[in-house]
Amino acid sequence: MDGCLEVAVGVVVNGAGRCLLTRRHAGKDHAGCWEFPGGKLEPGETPREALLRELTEELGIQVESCRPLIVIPYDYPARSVRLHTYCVTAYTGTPEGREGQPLGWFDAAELRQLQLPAANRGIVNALRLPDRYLITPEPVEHGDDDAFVERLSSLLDGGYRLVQLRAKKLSQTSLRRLAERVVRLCREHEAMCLVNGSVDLAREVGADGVHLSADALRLLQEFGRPHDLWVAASCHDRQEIALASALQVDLAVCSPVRHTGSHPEAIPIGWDGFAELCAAASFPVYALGGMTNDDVDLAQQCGGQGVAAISGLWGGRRG
Ligand SMILES: Nc1nc2c([nH]c(=O)n2[C@@H]2O[C@H](COP(=O)(O)OP(=O)(O)OP(=O)(O)O)[C@@H](O)[C@H]2O)c(=O)[nH]1
Ligand SMILES: [Mg+2]
Repeated sequence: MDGCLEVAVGVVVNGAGRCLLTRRHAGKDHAGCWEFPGGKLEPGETPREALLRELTEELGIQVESCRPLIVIPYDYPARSVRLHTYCVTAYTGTPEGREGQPLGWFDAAELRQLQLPAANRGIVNALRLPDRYLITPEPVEHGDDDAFVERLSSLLDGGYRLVQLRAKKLSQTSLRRLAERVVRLCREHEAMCLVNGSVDLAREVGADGVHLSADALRLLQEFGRPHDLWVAASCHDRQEIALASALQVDLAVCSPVRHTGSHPEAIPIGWDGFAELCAAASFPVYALGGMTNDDVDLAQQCGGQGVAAISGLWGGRRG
């Protein structure tokens, strides 16, 4: 491929929803770090074949089925790696440290606290994030906030777990009032809530994070990303993906995949363009622009986490 070390890694989850990690031995790179079991592809091997072999060698289990989760390209100072990550959905045998490595089972919250190799951040985020990213339509100043909140509430009842409040035209006072309601509602539904544009507002209203335009991302270059919030970014090309990677954002949307009424002048990147951007990203990526529930599978086949949409999700049913 391109001088990159190709690596297959597996996420094995037990009945209690805990992920299996192993601890790297002293003397290896990232010594002492916890990692997902796996290893380097041998010549001629596909990532899936390498996964099956490595999990047998390292854990003594036989993988019966797995699905691709995310591919992470990452440049460490000493070498570049590409982690082909799979969720193991069925296996036989009982995992044990065949190479003497300690094993541990960790839940999603613990995973974020552990010392993992830097490339693994994208895997942990992909495990945590859902396949749909609901973006709100622009609320109307002096409009019917109750109707807006009710619509969001019924969508959350229908299963959405990631919401962006996207309100670019409201006055500060109206925005803050609405954001407080939206954050509270999301919390009641155990959904993650990001607010568009303002790190300060996200902090003030207790949102989980902030969603930033490509221009806002460029402004962050000087100071780096906030570490107390999730950071999502809007990207349109390789340069913006590279910037988002350098800033270690948690997730991104790439657009427009199809023509969209909200940006009629923008030229679609199509599914091929989307797949290229996913391949370059070290974090989960959602397809945006003309997306509906029916596009989730296709977005995932392209290497994406799923789809993001305003009208296609806000107006529609969960498929
Ligand atoms: N297995 C594994 N490797 C990872 C993870 N994250 C990560 O950056 N890597 C990097 O991927 C590279 C290859 O992994 P590896 O050392 O497990 O490969 P291997 O089992 O074939 O090696 P070995 O035979 O030398 O033990 C290493 O540079 C490692 O640091 C991870 O979660 N699991
Ligand atoms: Mg290994």
